[in-house]
Amino acid sequence: MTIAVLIVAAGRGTRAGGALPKQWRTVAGQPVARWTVQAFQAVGAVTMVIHPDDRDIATATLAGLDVRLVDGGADRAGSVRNGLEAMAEDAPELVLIHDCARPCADHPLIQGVIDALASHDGAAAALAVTDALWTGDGGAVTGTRDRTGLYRAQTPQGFRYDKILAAHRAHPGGAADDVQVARDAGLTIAITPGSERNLKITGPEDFARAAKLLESRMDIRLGNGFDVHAFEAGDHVWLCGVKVPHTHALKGHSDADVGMHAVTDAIYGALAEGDIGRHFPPSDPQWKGCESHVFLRHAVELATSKGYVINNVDCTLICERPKVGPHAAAMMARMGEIMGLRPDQVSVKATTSERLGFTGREEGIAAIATATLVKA
Ligand SMILES: Nc1ccn([C@@H]2O[C@H](COP(=O)(O)OP(=O)(O)OP(=O)(O)O)[C@@H](O)[C@H]2O)c(=O)n1
Ligand SMILES: C[C@](O)(CO)[C@H](O)COP(=O)(O)O
Repeated sequence: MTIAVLIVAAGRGTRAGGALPKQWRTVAGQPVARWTVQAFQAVGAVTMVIHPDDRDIATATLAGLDVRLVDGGADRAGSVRNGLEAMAEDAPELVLIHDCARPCADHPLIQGVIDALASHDGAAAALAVTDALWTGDGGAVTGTRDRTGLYRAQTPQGFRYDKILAAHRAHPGGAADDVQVARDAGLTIAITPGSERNLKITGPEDFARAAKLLESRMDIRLGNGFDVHAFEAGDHVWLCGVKVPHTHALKGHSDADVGMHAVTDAIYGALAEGDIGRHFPPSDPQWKGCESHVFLRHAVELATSKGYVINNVDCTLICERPKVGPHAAAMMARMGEIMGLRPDQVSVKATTSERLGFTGREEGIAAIATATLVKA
């Protein structure tokens, strides 16, 4: 089943107030929109509908994340329709539609919707109403309502893509959400477990609530990696994805990129997933001469598939020569590109070992690295 994700972020957030629409404001250390995308990036390709005026801020906010941006519409339904139309050329089988303003969506909530789509045309998260319901006027209670069978609708709301696209195309407008659009087209929608944590940031007070939820659930993992490669005859070395001219080459089964290997092992370590040798055995001839970005990308994909995002990596190269400083910016840029991280999330630096030991005698290069991963 191909699943795509449509995140609606074209609203103005007028009720939330503030200088910026709520989806671009920072909560628990990063913009709301980044939290929301990270919660879904393991599910499938992400399309986000944005207000046309927000293209620059959206691009900057989402740097390093794989998100396609599409212009939204005048209301939520119009935005969803634009997003669905934009997916038509490479149509998925299923689509999950989610409010960008709900950054605390978690894995069980999302999986519940996906599982229900195995047997329904649509499925959406909701919570049964548990409080008594009143009507009121002028600050006084005027009556009570039966809460039996009432639910508070949330997102994600998931559908067979072709059916929800057809339903939106046929809809006259004015729907509260995509479940209403789908039901008006005759689709049956399963209710899946919603979560009190899955709040929609609506008013100014919701930012503090969302921050508390995001901070309290943080599952932070730290991994370390260490690698050594010896010199052999040659005229360049590969370090953190950059070809550096040198009087020797590094010897190895792959391209011997000692820095990239250390970072890759740090990510595997944070996931308790062994090391490069476990995933790419040196005894297997298919990895001979392999470019090390293959290993690093695998580690990043493994992290993503387990619901983690990489928060930062830090790598120290230990050698007398070549001098790393002139190449450090290019190394950080290349590593960031491979991992989908912003430049300020990647650090590459170097030290000598004061001419002591094997690195001091210029017999090879060593690298140590750390990586922090956060559960999205
Ligand atoms: N024309 C619109 C209106 C809303 N949304 C999105 O729909 C979600 C839920 O809407 P809501 O919370 O009402 O957001 P806003 O419309 O931004 O808020 P407000 O009504 O306070 O302006 C939000 O992620 C919002 O960005 C959208 O994509 N396009
Ligand atoms: C779709 C929705 O999140 C369901 O609760 C909600 O209807 C969207 O927000 P709005 O405030 O109604 O625009």
